[in-house]
Parts: sequence; structure tokens; C-alpha cells
Amino acid sequence: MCGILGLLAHDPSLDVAPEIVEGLSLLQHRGQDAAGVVTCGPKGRFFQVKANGMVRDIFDAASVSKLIGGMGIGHVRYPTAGSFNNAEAQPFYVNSPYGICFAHNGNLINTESLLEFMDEEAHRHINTASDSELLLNIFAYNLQLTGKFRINEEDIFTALGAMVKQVKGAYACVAMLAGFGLIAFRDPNGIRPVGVATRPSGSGKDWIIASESIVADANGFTDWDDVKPGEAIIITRNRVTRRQIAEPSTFAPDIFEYVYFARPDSVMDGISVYRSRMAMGDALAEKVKQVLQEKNLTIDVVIPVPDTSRVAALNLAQKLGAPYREGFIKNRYVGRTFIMPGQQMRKKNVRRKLNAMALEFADKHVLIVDDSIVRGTTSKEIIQMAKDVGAKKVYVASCAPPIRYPNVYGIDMPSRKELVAHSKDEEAIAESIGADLVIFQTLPDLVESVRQWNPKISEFDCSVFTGKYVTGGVDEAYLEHLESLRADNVRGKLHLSTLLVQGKGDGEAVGKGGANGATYQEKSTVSSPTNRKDDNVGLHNSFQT
Ligand SMILES: O=P(O)(O)OC[C@H]1O[C@H](OP(=O)(O)OP(=O)(O)O)[C@H](O)[C@@H]1O
Ligand SMILES: NC(=O)CC[C@H](N)C(=O)O
Ligand SMILES: [Mg+2]
Repeated sequence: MCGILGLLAHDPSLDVAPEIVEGLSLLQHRGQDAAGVVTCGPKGRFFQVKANGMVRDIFDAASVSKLIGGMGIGHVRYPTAGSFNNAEAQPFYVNSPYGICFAHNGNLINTESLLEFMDEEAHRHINTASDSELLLNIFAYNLQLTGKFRINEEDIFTALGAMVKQVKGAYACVAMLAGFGLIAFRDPNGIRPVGVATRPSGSGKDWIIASESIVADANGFTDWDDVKPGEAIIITRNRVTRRQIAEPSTFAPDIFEYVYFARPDSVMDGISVYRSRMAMGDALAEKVKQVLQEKNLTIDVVIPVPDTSRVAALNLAQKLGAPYREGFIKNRYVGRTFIMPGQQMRKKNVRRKLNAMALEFADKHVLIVDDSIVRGTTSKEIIQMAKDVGAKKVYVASCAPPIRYPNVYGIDMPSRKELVAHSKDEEAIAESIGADLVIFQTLPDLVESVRQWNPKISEFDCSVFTGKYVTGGVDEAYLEHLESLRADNVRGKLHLSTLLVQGKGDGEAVGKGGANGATYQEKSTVSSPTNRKDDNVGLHNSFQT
């Protein structure tokens, strides 16, 4: 899951980079592998800083000061295609037919046929294994087909409409056209989130595009509006234009955003993540009550697994009338473990991140609550930790049902074999993670916990629980192919070979700029989609000076 962001200041003389960097740090939980920002300054020039690492490590005062311009986009990356090499850090850039920068959250499922198309028909070179670079080039190719020296909004909608017909999968995107403006768009099923908001600025408005509403709130933007499934919004300094670029399809936002990915203080598609997590705790409490009664068991204490499960665990404890205790203390300097690459790293970091306090576990029957059990990395470690400090019995309750199928839409769960619940019943799962009992939320209860806050959404993407993929095009052959490319054991090798090809893993051989060896690059835009006087005049003025 990545985070995307775009910002257009009404006043072109302002620099938006500091706010973009600040905004990316609020999206850090969506991707910890790489981050990048590109701004567009005078004469339509792009300025870029991107690298592997966390936002705070990549951006310092010196690198941010080089990001000039009143419009820009940013990205935090959690790879789901290609490798975690910094050549695949986003935003991506193409210089033809116009200067375009692009950031993507999601994952395409027809990359093989798109690559063939790029090679045989579009004759565009794709330099990485990133599906996002591919998506950008499909968009650029379709823009090129307009055959125009200078383009307008109609041309962009036409190109996006053609692109949507070619690509399959999940994509929430932000694009920036040099000297023109920003574009936000979302796949026809609205699997990945993205929205827009505004704030007054002089005689006009500043616009923000972001994966989550928290970024808008924190920067004083209001009137958050989710991009609709299959919709594109083009924002220039003169006007904002919205259009459906895809035929209406099933709106099916990914339910895992509410379970784990999003920040609790975000509102997505009209649903407060916080409220949905509280409701997950309430519903799970009923199930736990029932199971404990059936098995004639009691619990002394409810303990959350920091961070994500806290909200649900508190409600669950209240409903059960059991004490809620923070028995695991989290090292605040260690990031999310699930989105780290490689099982070794994830395992090591659970221990680095969480510590069990004996005084909350010793001689007790504890109910540990987590939002989800995916590979079982976290639960295995913390159950052992709880036992090591004297817990008598360790029961685990999960706000999500068993995860038995891969995610193909932007969450890095490509391999069935890695999922602890794959082909296992609840007893076997408990045994495998070392729990005395494991209790899962039912799927209808999970869906209702989220859907009740916006009954207009009739469906959610629940493919990791059901194996049903809303876009179609995901069959056994595809899943096997994905596994062969991205399972943990294959990926280690892939990363190594990428490093060998690239020398030492430095993506762009351009002057170094930021902290952490971030690459800094100034891109002079030769071609700009519009610099005719009658189009987007506000921007042109700044562009032509
Ligand atoms: O079964 P697993 O493969 O371990 O995956 C599930 C765990 O990973 C996530 O935590 P993470 O540490 O990533 O983030 P958090 O601090 O937001 O809970 C999630 O909240 C679960 O605790
Ligand atoms: N998690 C995501 O959204 C990843 C975006 C894109 N597929 C990449 O791997 O960079
Ligand atoms: Mg967790």
C-alpha cells in the first residue's frame, strides 16, 4: 500500500515542497521503503528528490530547499511489483509527449500483456519492473495519440479513458503535467482510496490530493471529497474539471484499509476508520463471549497488539467487561513490521518493537487482540513473549477473518504458502502460532462493522478472505505466476540481481542531494502540454516568465 499526494498552490510563487514532505510523513504508515517528491517550478521545470528510506531520513532542509515550485506530487512506497530498489521509488517521470510526473497506489494485474503492448506497439522503453512506470507510459502513450502540440482537459480525459480500457487492477493515482496542473484518478472499482480538498488562498484556492483525509485535515484543507470510482479530476489554477473516465462498475473499496492500513483518524469513502475499528471490536466481543461460554473458559485481561488493534481492543474489553491493559510496550522508533520486506526482517523487528510486561501477563489468562493475522509473524513472537513472562493461557482474537488468499491489489501478500491461515482450520492456526485458542471475526460481521457507516457502499473487496477478485482476470495461472515472481524466497534473489545490474543499487546516476543519499535532479521540460496563451492562463504566465 503506498501513499500518494499532490498539492497545487493558488499562488505560483509559493513553494509547496515543505507541505508535501510534511504530508508524506503523515502517510508514512502506508509505505516505509522509499519516498519521493517532484515539484514543478518556473518554465515548467521539474525538481525531484527520491530515495529508499523513511521520509524523515530522505528529506532535510537542504534537499527540500531545492524543490522549487507552487505545484508538486509525492509518494511513499511499499513495493508490490518489481523490487525495493530505489530505481523504482516514485514519482516516475516521462518527457514525452509532455513532461509528466506520476505516483501510484495499487497494483496492476495485466502487466505482462501491457509490457508486450509497450514493446510491440507503443515502442516505449520501460526501465524497471515497476507496474507504476508501466501505467504512466500507457497514459503518456494515449496522450501522444491525441497528436496535439498543446493539449487541454478534453484531451486528458480522452487519454485516461483509453488507458482505463487497457489496464486491469487497482490504481489510485496523482499525475502532474508540466506547466499545466494536477490530475487525480481512481480505478473503476475504487479499490484504492484517494480524495481531494481545498483551502482558501488569496482570491482563489489551494488544492490537495491525498490517499487519506488526515493529510488534508492536518494542513488546514476542508471539504474532503473522495474521487469516485472510475473518475478523474483535473486541477489547474483556473478551473477544476471532473469526469467519469470508465463505465460504471462495482464499487468495492478494499476492506483491509479499514482493518489495518489507514490511520484511524482518516475518513475514507464517507467511513471513519476509527468508528469502523470500534465496531469491529464490538462485533468481535460477541463472538468471543460466545466461544468462551461454549468452551467454559474465562479471561483475566484484554491486551492489544500495538498499534493498530488498540481501538478495537478497547471496545472489545468494554463489551466483555474485562480489564484492558497495555501489556505490550512499543518502541516508538520502529515502524510497521508487516510492510517490511522479507520474513527475516519482519521477525526480528517484532521483537525489537514490542516488549511484554511481566506484571500484566504473569499467572493470567490473557486475551490478546490483533487487527489481523497474516503470516503469523507477529502472533507467533508475541505469544511466545507472553508465555516467557508467565502467562498461564494465551488466547488470541483477530478483528479480521482468516486470511487465506493473496492480495493482488497493492498489499504485498503474493504467496498463499506464506499465509498462516492458508489451508488451515482455526485449530491448526492456533497450533501453528502457539496459541491456546484463536478466535476470528466472521466476514459478515467485519463487513457490517465498516458498511454500517455508509450503507451506500454495497460491496467491499474482501478477496484475501474469499479468493474472489472484483476485477476478474485473476485465475490460478495468474496466482501461480505472482507467487513465482514475488514469494519471499524468490524476492531475496531478485533484489540481489537488481543490485548487480545497477552497480551498487544507486537508482539514478544524477547528483546527490538529500540526506540518506537521496538523488536530486533538475529536469528541464522541453515539451509542455500547453503553453498557448488561451489555455490555463494563470499557469502559463508563471510558465512563460
Ligand atoms: O501476521 P503478520 O504477518 O505479523 O501480520 C499482521 C500484523 O502486522 C500488522 O502490524 P504492524 O506491526 O505492521 O503495524 P502496527 O504497529 O500498525 O500494528 C498488523 O497490525 C498485525 O499486528
Ligand atoms: N503498494 C503500492 O501501492 C505499490 C505501488 C506499485 N505497485 C509499486 O510496487 O511501487
Ligand atoms: Mg500490528
